[in-house]
Amino acid sequence: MIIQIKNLDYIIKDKKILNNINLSLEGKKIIGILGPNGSGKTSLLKHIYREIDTEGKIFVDGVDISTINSRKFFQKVSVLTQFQKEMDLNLRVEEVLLMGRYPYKKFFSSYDDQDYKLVDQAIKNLKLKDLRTRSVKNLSGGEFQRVMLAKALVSQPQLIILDEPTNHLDIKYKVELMETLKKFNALCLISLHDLEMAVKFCDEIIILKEGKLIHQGQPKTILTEELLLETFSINYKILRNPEFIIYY
Ligand SMILES: Nc1ncnc2c1ncn2[C@@H]1O[C@H](COP(=O)(O)OP(=O)(O)OP(=O)(O)O)[C@@H](O)[C@H]1O
Repeated sequence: MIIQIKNLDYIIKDKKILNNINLSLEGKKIIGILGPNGSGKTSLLKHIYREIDTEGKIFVDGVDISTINSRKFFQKVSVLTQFQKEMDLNLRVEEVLLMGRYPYKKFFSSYDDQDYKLVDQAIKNLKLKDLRTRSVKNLSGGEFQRVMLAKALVSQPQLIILDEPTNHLDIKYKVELMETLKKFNALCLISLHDLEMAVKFCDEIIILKEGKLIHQGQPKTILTEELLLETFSINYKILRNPEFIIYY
């Protein structure tokens, strides 16, 4: 899958939230979107998953995404945000996972063996066996986030978009989430605040600052001490050591 973004602006009340974004993303890899609070990460992702109108600005495999019918679009694209509508549903985890098959279903058609098999696989991969029959309403933030990732996997998308997915997760599940994405055969576009996670797991990163795309490339090349100062206003040293995640 190739995503192309051409001259994308997003202006609200005379403020340029996104400023002439041009971007090409392709392959089956993890691409991190980084930048300070308010730099436009969520706004950019919302355009890509069509929450915000994008006519003539974003193309998937050469096709303007605003022209793709909704079912077809969400067969290709799964989205995991911080505020999911599923949070309020009084449904069991396994029922929510089956919802991941909606884009493939015609009205009133029932689930088939393949749908149930994909749910079983996702439950196994994300270690959700103990949660399977629990109501999603009563899950902790981290448990809910893992269920939402499993639902995204059940959809078998070519592109998975995740907006700060590790927020509620403890360190073990943060790492597991990123490792699950690594194994997942898709293009993953993920907004992150955690620079160490980005370096460890992203194949490529994009840096936004005040709505502008200022860097794109491999994390180890881009995340320099100058960039930390220039973009995040922190005067930190970078120590290269592949082993540690937390360092005091
Ligand atoms: N609907 C809106 N109305 C007004 N301002 C908005 C709207 N949506 C976004 N903004 C503003 O646009 C800027 C970018 O917001 P966005 O949520 O895209 O940034 P972000 O990089 O995801 O931030 P964070 O890291 O804090 O989540 C912010 O200043 C935000 O207040």
